[in-house]
Amino acid sequence: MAAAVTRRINASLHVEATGNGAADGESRRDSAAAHSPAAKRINDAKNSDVWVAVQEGDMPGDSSRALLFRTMKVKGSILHPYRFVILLRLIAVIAFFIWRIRHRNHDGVWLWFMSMVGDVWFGFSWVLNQLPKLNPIKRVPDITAIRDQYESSTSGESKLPGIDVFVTTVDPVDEPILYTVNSILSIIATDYPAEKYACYLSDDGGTLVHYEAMFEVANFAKLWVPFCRKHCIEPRAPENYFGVKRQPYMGSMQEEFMSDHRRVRREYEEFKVRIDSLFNTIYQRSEAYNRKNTKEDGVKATWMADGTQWPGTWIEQAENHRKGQHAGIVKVILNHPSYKPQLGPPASIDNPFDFSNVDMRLPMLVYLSREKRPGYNHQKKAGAMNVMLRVSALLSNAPFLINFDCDHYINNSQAFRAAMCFMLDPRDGQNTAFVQFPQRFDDVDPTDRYANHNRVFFDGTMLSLNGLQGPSYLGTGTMFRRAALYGMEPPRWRADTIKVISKAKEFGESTLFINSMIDGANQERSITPLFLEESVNNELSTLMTCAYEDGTPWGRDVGWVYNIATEDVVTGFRMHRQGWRSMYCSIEPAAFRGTAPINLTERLLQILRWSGGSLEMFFSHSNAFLAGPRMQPLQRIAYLNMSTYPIVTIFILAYNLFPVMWLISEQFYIQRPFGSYILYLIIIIAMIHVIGMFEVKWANITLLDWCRNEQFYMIGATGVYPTAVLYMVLKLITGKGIHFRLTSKQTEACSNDKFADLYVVRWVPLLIPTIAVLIVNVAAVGVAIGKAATWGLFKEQAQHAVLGMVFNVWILVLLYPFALGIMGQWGKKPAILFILLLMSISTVAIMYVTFRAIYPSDWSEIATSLGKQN
Ligand SMILES: O=c1ccn([C@@H]2O[C@H](COP(=O)(O)OP(=O)(O)O[C@H]3O[C@H](CO)[C@@H](O)[C@H](O)[C@H]3O)[C@@H](O)[C@H]2O)c(=O)[nH]1
Ligand SMILES: [Mn+2]
Repeated sequence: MAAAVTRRINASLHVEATGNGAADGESRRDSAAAHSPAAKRINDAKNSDVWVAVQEGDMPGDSSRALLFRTMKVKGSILHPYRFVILLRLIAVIAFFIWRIRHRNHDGVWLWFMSMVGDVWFGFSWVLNQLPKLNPIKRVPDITAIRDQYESSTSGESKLPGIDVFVTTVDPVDEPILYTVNSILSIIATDYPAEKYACYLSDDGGTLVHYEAMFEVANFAKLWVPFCRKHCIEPRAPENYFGVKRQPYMGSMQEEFMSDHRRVRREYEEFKVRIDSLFNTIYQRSEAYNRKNTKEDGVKATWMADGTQWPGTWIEQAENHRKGQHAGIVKVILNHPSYKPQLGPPASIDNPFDFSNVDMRLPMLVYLSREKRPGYNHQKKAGAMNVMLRVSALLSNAPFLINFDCDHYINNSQAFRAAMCFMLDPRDGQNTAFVQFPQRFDDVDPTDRYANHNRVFFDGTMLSLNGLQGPSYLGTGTMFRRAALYGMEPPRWRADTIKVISKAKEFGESTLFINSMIDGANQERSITPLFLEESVNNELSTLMTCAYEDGTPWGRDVGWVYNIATEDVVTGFRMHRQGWRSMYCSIEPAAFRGTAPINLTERLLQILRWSGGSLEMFFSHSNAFLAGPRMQPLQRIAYLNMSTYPIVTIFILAYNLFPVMWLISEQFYIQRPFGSYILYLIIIIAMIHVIGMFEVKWANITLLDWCRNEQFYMIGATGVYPTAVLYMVLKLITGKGIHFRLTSKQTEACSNDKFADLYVVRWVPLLIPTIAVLIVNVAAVGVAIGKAATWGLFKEQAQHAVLGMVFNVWILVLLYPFALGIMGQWGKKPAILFILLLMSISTVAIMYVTFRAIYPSDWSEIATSLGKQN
């Protein structure tokens, strides 16, 4: 009843949502209205010049159940020319190779041959990249349909299945605790029946601060959650909600909203102060206890509020209480709520809030920190996820689960329902292992200098995969089917009964866990709260030990995959090779939002980990060639591309550094006739850009997004990918893996300059190759100008130099964000960069001219003779 009342009130509201103040317009859109038919029509109209609905006839399966999503494809007038240009380019590339073979260089065969290998690889990797993009598909979840089918508007009763929500964190400082509590609050307050989901926080640091922060969260949630429900607040992460300047309210309770808003805001400020002072509170409390209980060995424990010692890591690290060495901890902070809605109290003298029409229940909230022991490889996030998978099986055992990094929050509280539209759809729902949402980011600088938004990937590449077997798993914002994580086969490929029991031993020694598995695989189920007895507690501890997985397939065939820098892509890959499919779910306003590194070095280190992980994938049991017959051919190609793309760097780097040769001599030619060669290249490269423009159109991204992507590709390809390749070679030789550190979150976010991190230079060797490329190409431009001046523009030599210069300039344009980045604070004034650039170019040009005047030919002849010897 209460839920129904709340929903009706909600429907009459009209709340202007979010908007982070940044240039990102999407989140500023009206949230409550976004789901209304009117809004849908507007969205459809906006998209109809690109996307058209696919006519969906009778689908196999239960015909009494409504379809829960619509499928859209790119309109023929865009799709056909797009495919045609791709075909044209394929022909052009082949013609180019034939031409090159016919015009082999005779004076520098080695150079010709090497560049030929490079060009063949460019062509090949382009095919790998392009083929999977031929059929992009968009799927639009129908929230109204799922409500109609699974929720009763009169009784408020819901048949929606259960969801376990996983959040991972490690360090309360590196990953600011404010992000984590906001993430948890947005989850607890999301619009999904409270008795149908549970929230788990995995704290790999085992710090008391996180544990106590969860108590503060549980307390503040008692106010925050009913407030969100009553007024349909979006987004439900308080920091982001209050961060917006303007909040016009169109509901019928204007006055009440204003006063509630004001009060909640004040409470939130106090809540933040308490969170901030937790470090201090705990420190002082522990000092006080330690004074009372001084031990001879002088070990200082960290104490909990109830006067017992914290089992996790201590402020002053001690035996069994340090990072990487402590017991497993699991604490239920909020217990599973009752099945019936509970209305709140009306306003009174000591309670200013009228919650008499609002369901006050909160979902289950659990804190856990797995056991850590020296000598064990804890497998980072993947290890933490697997422990959560087992622990949650005993505590709530929902058939679905969704995972978030601690810096991501729910921005659209219909997101869970949207994901369910795919999981429960009568067509292929049963065979869907996971639903991936795009990653969207706050706090990125307005021009997105380092392509943090990654729109080409999230809106282009992912929609393409969606038309095949489905998007790859991207690490956060992903709804999973529990059965798929247990390594079970999709229904399409398995006998009716799930045979887990026969393999019991494979999943470890816990009978309780194994008994829970069949139940957890049943998609109709809600969650089963378990009465916490002593025996269950013991079992939970067992499930969290380091030794539990010894000799089992955990980390390979079960759960998240181990021994790789990027656990995400391979975990999704394992499901796809089993024949599962996945779905991409992009909704407005964005389902989830998170933070991204805007510092150049951090960003480069992040893509170093991704590209290193990709190569590791290629050289592991997760190689796409080994995937077996259930993987779709084009999906396999996409995975092949995903795991080999960094290799191209060898050739890109070689080409980018090639102008060094020209400094020594004019006689080095990759290909003759040089003029035609350059022309061919220009055509082939231009065609990539034409294809790119089609992709900009159907992916509905901006030109800036696309340019940034091009630029950052070149920045990555000159510095990061070579490093990744080097690491991989070393790993293959020495057998030692790559150590990647946590991506540092933006801690300067609170300082005066919101984008301060953008202007901080952290010098690392990773920057060197790109700097070298910059210098070489600036010099090459200078030399080209010098040549033109020396020889006169109409001499062949000078013309060649100028033609070659086109590429040098192009590379400089691509590396422009990098150049700004290494200038640090000076990067705020790009004019300085241009002055520097002009000065260096003219210096080189003048040097060349003078040098020529003094030594007209010697150098060049020496170099030529060297070239001929080879
Ligand atoms: O020992 C560890 C290390 C990390 N994490 C968590 O893992 C998440 C991701 O780590 P982060 O350093 O933030 O990586 P990003 O580069 O920001 O993350 C992207 O790339 C990762 C590797 O591909 C994916 O796992 C992430 O989901 C994806 O968002 C964070 O929540 C961490 O708290 C742990 O729980 N335990
Ligand atoms: Mn992250």
